[in-house]
Amino acid sequence: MAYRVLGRAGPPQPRRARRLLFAFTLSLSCTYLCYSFLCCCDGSPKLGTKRLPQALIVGVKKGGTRAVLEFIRVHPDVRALGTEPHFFDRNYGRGLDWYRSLMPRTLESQITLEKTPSYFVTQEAPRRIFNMSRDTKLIVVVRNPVTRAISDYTQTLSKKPDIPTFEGLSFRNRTLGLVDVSWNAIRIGMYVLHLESWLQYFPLAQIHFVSGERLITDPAGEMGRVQDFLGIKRFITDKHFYFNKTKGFPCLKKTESSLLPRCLGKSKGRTHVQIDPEVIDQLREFYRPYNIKFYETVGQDFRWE
Ligand SMILES: Nc1ncnc2c1ncn2[C@@H]1O[C@H](COP(=O)(O)OS(=O)(=O)O)[C@@H](OP(=O)(O)O)[C@H]1O
Repeated sequence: MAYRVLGRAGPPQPRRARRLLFAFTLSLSCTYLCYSFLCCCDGSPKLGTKRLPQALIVGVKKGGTRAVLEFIRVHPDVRALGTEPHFFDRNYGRGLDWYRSLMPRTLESQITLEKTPSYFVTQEAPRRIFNMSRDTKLIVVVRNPVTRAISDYTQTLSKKPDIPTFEGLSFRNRTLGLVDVSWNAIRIGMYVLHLESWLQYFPLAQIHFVSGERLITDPAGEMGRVQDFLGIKRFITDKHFYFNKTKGFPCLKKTESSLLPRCLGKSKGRTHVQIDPEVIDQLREFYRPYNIKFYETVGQDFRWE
């Protein structure tokens, strides 16, 4: 009687409680089953197939490769591997099945992409990539080789503070102006030499060059050209970027799928080590003929002074 007055259905019935428990367990199991069929452990959709990449960002180290990868993966028709697999340089022995297993799942209509900047300077990489697929689209982000070398050195110094100075490492004989081309930070910037190995396997039309400088001043413009090259609609536009004054770089705006605005991490956009201006001039002179040959080969003037 008291229960009726209070508007309750009555004391809990054992049968009703059992039914409730059953319904609850059933709904939990269904959620679990749906989740494990449709989602990966990180919650991302499990739809589609793991495929070998159809496009690669092959270089160059410190050119702006992370920015291109993070920007292009905003596109709904692109799925990218977040880490650098180093397959075509360090891990080739593990085989293509291992490489494929690292890739994100994609639908038929989506492009699989990865970036490993050291591929550009790896002698065997063009042949190995060609053997995977002669249709692979290649993206190279290039930047003034002098600034690139300083960026590279700044990164190494942040990990190994005891290394010799940039000025010391750059020359075999500074008085004679003999640049040490065996030092990786210098060698990577001799773009045209590396490009020649790629051109033995891939036509120029299959290689897209992104200007690392324009990527900072006009990210939407550069990404527009990347989307055209990949043959996907121009989804990434000005609307996706804002200039973050604190970072000093363009960052991604918040969107429906990414609720926070996103800048690249602290290791991108470091303050560079101060270098003797005379050494900078010497390196500019050193790179000039390589740059000119590079512009002629790719048919673009990057205006590196
Ligand atoms: N939007 C945005 N935000 C931050 N940084 C940007 C951006 N666009 C280009 N860059 C430039 O990218 C440089 C790092 O290049 P990478 O990503 O190729 O480096 S790495 O090879 O993967 O280590 C990094 O070099 P440093 O400035 O020398 O750190 C940046 O100048």
